[in-house]
Amino acid sequence: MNQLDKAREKINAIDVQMRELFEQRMKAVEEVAEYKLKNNMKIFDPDREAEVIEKNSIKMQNEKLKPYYREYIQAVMDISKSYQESIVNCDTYGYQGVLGAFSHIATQRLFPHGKMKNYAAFEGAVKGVLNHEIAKAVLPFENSYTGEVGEILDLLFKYDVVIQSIYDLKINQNLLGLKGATLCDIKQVYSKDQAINQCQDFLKNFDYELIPYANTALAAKFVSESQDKSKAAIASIETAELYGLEVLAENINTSKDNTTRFVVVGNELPEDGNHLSIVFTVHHESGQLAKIMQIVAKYGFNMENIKSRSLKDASWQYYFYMEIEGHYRDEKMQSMLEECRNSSSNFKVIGVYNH
Ligand SMILES: O=C(O)C(=O)C[C@]1(C(=O)O)C=C[C@@H](O)C=C1
Repeated sequence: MNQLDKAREKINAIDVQMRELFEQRMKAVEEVAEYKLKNNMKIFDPDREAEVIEKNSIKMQNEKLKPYYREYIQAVMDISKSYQESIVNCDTYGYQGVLGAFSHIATQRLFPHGKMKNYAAFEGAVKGVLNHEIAKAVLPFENSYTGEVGEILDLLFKYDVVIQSIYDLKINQNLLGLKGATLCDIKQVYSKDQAINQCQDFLKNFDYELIPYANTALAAKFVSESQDKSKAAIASIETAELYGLEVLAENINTSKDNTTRFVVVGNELPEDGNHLSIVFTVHHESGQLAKIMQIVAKYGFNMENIKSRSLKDASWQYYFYMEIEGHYRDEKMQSMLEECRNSSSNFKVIGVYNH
C-alpha cells in the first residue's frame, strides 16, 4: 500500500465517523427547528454562530488550521440553516403578484391549508424554492388565449428547479364596482390590458373609457379605495370579495374557454408521473434537432409539444423544450432519455407530472 492509499484509508475511516456525527448533528438541528417554529423564532442566530465558531476554534491545537476550521464550521451551520428552512417552510407556497391575482387564486386552490408568500418577480419565487424559503412556487406557464409565458421556461432552463405538477385555472373576468353602483354609473374601467382585450365583445356595448392598469387585482384595489361609483375594474370574483366590491357583470370574457396553465415548481423530481418535460441544446448543424425527435419516435413515445426559446447569453441560438407522454421511471423511457442526453447538450429533465 503506497502513501496515498494509506492516507485515503485513514480519510475513509474518519469520513464514516463524520457522517455519523453529521446525522446526529442534523437530528439535533431538527429539534432546534421545531422549537423555533413553535416559538416563532428566527432560524438565523448570528450571536449563537459567533459563539459556536469562537468556542471551537479557540481549542484547535493546530494554529494553521484555524481559518479553515472557521470556514468549515460556518459551512456546517449554513447547511443546518438550509435544512431548518426546509422544515419550517414545508407548508409555505409562493407565487408572483399581489393578493387576488390569478397566481394567488391558483395557489390557494392548490394548497388551501398552506401558508402563502408572494414575490414581486418570477425569479424571486424560483430562488425562494432553491433556498427553501418556500416549499413550492406556483407559476403561470401558458394561457389558452395569450400563449406561453416564456419567462417561466427560461427560469426552468436556468435554475435547478423542476415541475412537479400542473394545474389548469379557468380564467373568468368580471366587471366589479362599488356597492350600489350600476352598469349605467360606470364611466371608467381599469384592468390589465390583456384582461380588457379578453372582454372586448362585452365592452363594445358600452361607452366606457378603458384604462390599462398593472394587473387585475391592483385595478380592483384602486377602484375600492377610490370610493368613486363611476369607476369599475375587470378582475376575478375572488378579488371582489377581497376588496369589498360588487360584481356588476359576471363572466364577461369573450372566450369562455380562457384557461391559464400553472406549473407547481419544487426542488426534486417526483417519483413518477405520466408526462415529462425536457430541455436541451443541439449543435448548429443540419439534422441535429431531427435526431432527437427520431430518438423519441424510435422508442415509440408521443412528443406532445415542442418549443424553442432564444439563449440569453448567445445571440441567435436557441434551446428546445419538449413534452413527452410516458412514465419517467420506465426502463424504456430511461434508455430514451439517455440517448437524447448523449446526442445533445445542456440536457435536463425539468418536469415529471400527471396530465
Ligand atoms: O442554535 C441554533 O439556534 C440553531 O439554529 C443551530 C445553528 C447550528 O447549526 O449550529 C444554526 C443556525 C443558527 O444561526 C445558529 C446555530
